[in-house]
Parts: sequence; C-alpha cells; structure tokens
Amino acid sequence: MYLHGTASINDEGHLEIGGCDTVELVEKYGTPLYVYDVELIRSRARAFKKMFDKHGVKSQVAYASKAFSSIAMLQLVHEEGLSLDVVSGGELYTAVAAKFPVEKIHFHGNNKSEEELEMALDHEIGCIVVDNFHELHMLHHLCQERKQNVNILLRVTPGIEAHTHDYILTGQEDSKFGFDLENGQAETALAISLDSEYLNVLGIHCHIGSQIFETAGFLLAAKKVLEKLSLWNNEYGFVPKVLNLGGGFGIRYTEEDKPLSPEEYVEEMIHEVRKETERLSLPMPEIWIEPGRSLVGDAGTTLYSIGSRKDVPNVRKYVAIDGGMSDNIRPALYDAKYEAILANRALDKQEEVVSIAGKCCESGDMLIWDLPLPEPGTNDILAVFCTGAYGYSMANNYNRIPRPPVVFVENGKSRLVIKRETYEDLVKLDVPYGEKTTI
Ligand SMILES: Cc1ncc(COP(=O)(O)O)c(C=O)c1O
Ligand SMILES: N[C@@H](CCCC[NH3+])C(=O)O
Repeated sequence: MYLHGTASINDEGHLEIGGCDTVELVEKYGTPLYVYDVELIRSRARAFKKMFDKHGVKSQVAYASKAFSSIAMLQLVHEEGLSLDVVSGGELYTAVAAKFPVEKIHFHGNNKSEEELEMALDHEIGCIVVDNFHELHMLHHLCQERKQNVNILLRVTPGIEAHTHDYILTGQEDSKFGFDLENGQAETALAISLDSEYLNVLGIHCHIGSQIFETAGFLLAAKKVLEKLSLWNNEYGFVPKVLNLGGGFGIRYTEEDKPLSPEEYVEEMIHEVRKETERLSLPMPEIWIEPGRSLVGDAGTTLYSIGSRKDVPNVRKYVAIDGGMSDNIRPALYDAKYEAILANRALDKQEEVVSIAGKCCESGDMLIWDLPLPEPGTNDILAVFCTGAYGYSMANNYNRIPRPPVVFVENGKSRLVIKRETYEDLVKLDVPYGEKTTI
C-alpha cells in the first residue's frame, strides 16, 4: 500500500490524513468527501520555489487553479507565496474573492471573451497570456479605449509531442492553443504586440501537456523557444524578460507512474535555460512555471461509502460507491487509473478482487477495475487516493447528483472549505413554467 504525504494507518487500522482519522471525518462530514492534506500541498509549493532560490534565478511559480480552485485553496496558495494561473472569468472571480494579490495573477485561455478581458483589465492583473490573433486585436483595442497598459506573454506551440494521453497534449503543432512557433504566426504576433503602445510583451509562454514524467520535452521546448527568441532579438531588438514553461509535471497515481521530484524538474529546466541563453548570448530571463496537478493531485483523497454489490459468477464482482463520474470523471474521460483501500479496515487482508462502480446511469461509470480489497461490505469506507487535481474542478451534476464537500486537514484538525451541495442548490437556477423572472 502506497501512502502519500501525511497519510498513515493508525492502531485501529483506520486511514489517517493530516493527523485526522478518516472514519471520524466521515462521521462528521458524510460521504462522498474530498479530503486535502494541507501539509503536502505546502511542501510541494516550497519544493518548487526552493530550487529557483537555490540557483538565484528570478521566478514565479504560478499555481494552475484549474486543478482545484476554491477561496480557501487560493488563500493557501497565497500564504505559500505562489502566483496564480486562472483560465476563465470564474477562476479570476474566485481569485479576487480570495483577495489574491492581483499583480500575481496570470490569465490564460484560448477563447477569452471581451467581458473576461475587461474583467482582467479592471482588476489590473499581473499579466495576460495571449493565445491568438483574435484576442491580441481585441486586447489592443480595449486597452486603447481605456488608455490602459497591460503586461502580456505570447503563448506559442513549440511543436513538441510529449508522452501523455492525447487529450491532455498541448504543445504539438496540431493544437488549438497558441501561436505556431514555426510557421510565422509567432513573429506576426510579436510584431503586432511591439507595435501596440499598450501591450507590454514580457516574453513567451509554452505548455507542452499534462502528467509528463520526462524532462526531455520541457528542455526541448525551452531550447526551441530560446532559439526563436535569439532570432527575434536580432530582428526586432526584443529582449525577453520572462520565459514561462507552463505546468504538466506528472504525479504518482499508481505504481506504474514514476514522477521526478519538483526539485528535479526545476533544476533541469534552470540548467537548460542557463546553458542555452549563454550559448545564444541572451540575458537569463525570469523562469515562470505553472504546476497544477503536482501541487494538489496526491494531496487529495476521496472517501466514499460502499453500497450495493453485484456478482457476475466467473466474470466480475461489481461493488458500488455513493459517487462516481460526477465527482471524478477522469477514469471515464482518460481511462485514468487510481489506487484505493478500505479506510476503516486498512490492515485487513486482501481477500478478493472487485471492480468499483459509480452510481451514475452509465455503464462507463467505473472508477477502478480489478482492485484487490478485503471483502468489502455495505458502509465500509473506500478511500481513493490522488483525486486532488481535476476531481472537484471537473465535478458535475450528472443525474442531478450534488457535488461533495471538501475538507482541509492539517495537524489533527479538519476544516470545511467547500460545503456539500444540496438538492435545493440543484434547482436554484431552475425557472418553473409560468413563473416570471429576470434573465
Ligand atoms: C497553460 C497551462 N498551464 C498549466 C497547466 C497545469 O498543468 P498540470 O496540472 O498538469 O500541472 C495546464 C494544464 O494542462 C495548462 O494548460
Ligand atoms: N483535466 C486533465 C488535464 C488537463 C489539464 C489542463 N490543461 C486531467 O485531469 O488530467
């Protein structure tokens, strides 16, 4: 059994996280329940920052809040001194509600609306990562109308095929994101930006994908981008202040996953950027990164109650839990794999192999196939590990299932940070026939 962060098994054979007995957490908050190990999040944040400090490199580590956003989470991110990556008006609104320092917010997205750009300008956020020509023109015109300057990064696709699931690849030529680095789009974008008296180009952004274990892709992306920056330096006299290498650092979901430590990813990046800038006679830029999954992924555990069971003799034993693709869509979407244990009987011998079914009305709502467990019974608690990234943030109300609450645990204390959705919440936006309402 692999235990992440502060997780341990206590004398009663119960899973503990952050010094809290998960059986007691279930008694207090019910199931399903997302539990976050705050100490693990803090230690990851510090690990990413530490390497830049050690090598004397100016940096920003921006938490990619798409992985998990809530007011308390962003307060924690701020407490740890990180910056923030938002990708929609909703994520920006949450950041503002959390009183996140606006100058440390970076705004992403391949189709930002005029309203979202106005919102970013109203709040005078740190920088907008411009993704395409439509956005570039719109932003210039908005800034011109408002006579307001804004810092931007240009997002480029460096033409790198990282080794990960096709749906979470982003750096290849055939991608919806960013200006192509090779076919002249990136140069045109730079020329337009330099021409605008309102757009202050800090540098370049690239992100090659997610759940990546090797450093080769990051290093190749850095090299390609720096070579381009060197050409731009000669052609336009452009001196980049920032090189943003995105996020995508992999984590261990199962024993097949062999991630590097944050320190290793960062150290290799720094080394490559230093080597290439020296070779190309460019000044060393600030390095910005945007980890999402690697900050919160294995800090999250979902606790479920076991309910029904169906044995298909000689075929399979289905064991159903009180959640599923509504709180974790990743197995259905990416065939993602997870490990799990019985949180209330963690030391019991594994006696059978079962498949964990969600409660949604979809045959594809299967959370884990072929999981060895002690014979699970009704009301046993299943703890599924590593659900902290893209779990709650991709949760949905399919079958009108309310979203579970989120608690933070640290030093033996638990704190509710997102309440359980209620049935009333589910119909809150409904307008019954015949009832008058404003749009
Ligand atoms: C631009 C950008 N930055 C950062 C991230 C965060 O990625 P991850 O959660 O894999 O670290 C993503 C998601 O893939 C992204 O698209
Ligand atoms: N949501 C995806 C990753 C996409 C990352 C965002 N660009 C996942 O769960 O793995």
